[in-house]
Amino acid sequence: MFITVENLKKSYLMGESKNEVLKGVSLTLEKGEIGVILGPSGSGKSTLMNIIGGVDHADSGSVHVDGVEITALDDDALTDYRRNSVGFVFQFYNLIPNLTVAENIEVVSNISKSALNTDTVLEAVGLEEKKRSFPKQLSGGEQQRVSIARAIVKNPKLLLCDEPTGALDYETARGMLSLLQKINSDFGTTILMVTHNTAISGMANKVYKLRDGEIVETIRHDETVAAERIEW
Ligand SMILES: Nc1ncnc2c1ncn2[C@@H]1O[C@H](COP(=O)(O)OP(=O)(O)OP(=O)(O)O)[C@@H](O)[C@H]1O
Repeated sequence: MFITVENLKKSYLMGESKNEVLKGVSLTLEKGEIGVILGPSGSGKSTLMNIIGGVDHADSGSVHVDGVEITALDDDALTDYRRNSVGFVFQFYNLIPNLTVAENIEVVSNISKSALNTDTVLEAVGLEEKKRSFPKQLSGGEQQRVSIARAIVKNPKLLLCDEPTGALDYETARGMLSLLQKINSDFGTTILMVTHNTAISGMANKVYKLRDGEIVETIRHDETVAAERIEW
């Protein structure tokens, strides 16, 4: 199993009271698969992704990724894991405004061990022509594609996407999902995606429904739908 999450718990202190955000979450995902975490706002999706991505710490339980127990790593090993093994795509692109498209990507590839070539990833996301442009000269969809290029240039084993279509219009969002599907098949990257859009679940091998900090249902799809055919 590529990802194994076992009985993960996380609370935040809210003044005197404890807000239990994850109440014992368990899930598994095979290598090269696409998993989608579906859930309403506040159900704990981002918290779960942040712990799997080594950005946040759990209170208890464990996360294994490709045989490594992420929840047992010290800070140096976690930094190494974030740098070399995980790519992050967020709803807000977080591009650096005064760097070109190519430079935004190289900021990441320069610190990664097994980075891909900038032109290879620009071609994969269809932005070869824009490599010398600055973020503000790009559309929202193009900016999101740069953020995907930046996430995959480190050749991550795992791509974590938090509402990757959230800020995009319908057609652009579908293009983005096709691109993620292409990356999954071209590079064999395992993808875990968070969304509240139930239509997206058709493209996933596995769907986890998160409600109020608990997985209430896991659905496996033997056949997945091409992103271009998804409608919402
Ligand atoms: N750093 C934090 N400190 C305190 N509370 C937090 C923190 N991060 C998240 N929370 C709380 O945890 C709960 C779950 O948040 P989370 O962001 O994981 O939900 P989500 O399902 O991703 O929501 P959304 O779809 O709105 O992004 C919320 O009630 C939120 O206020």
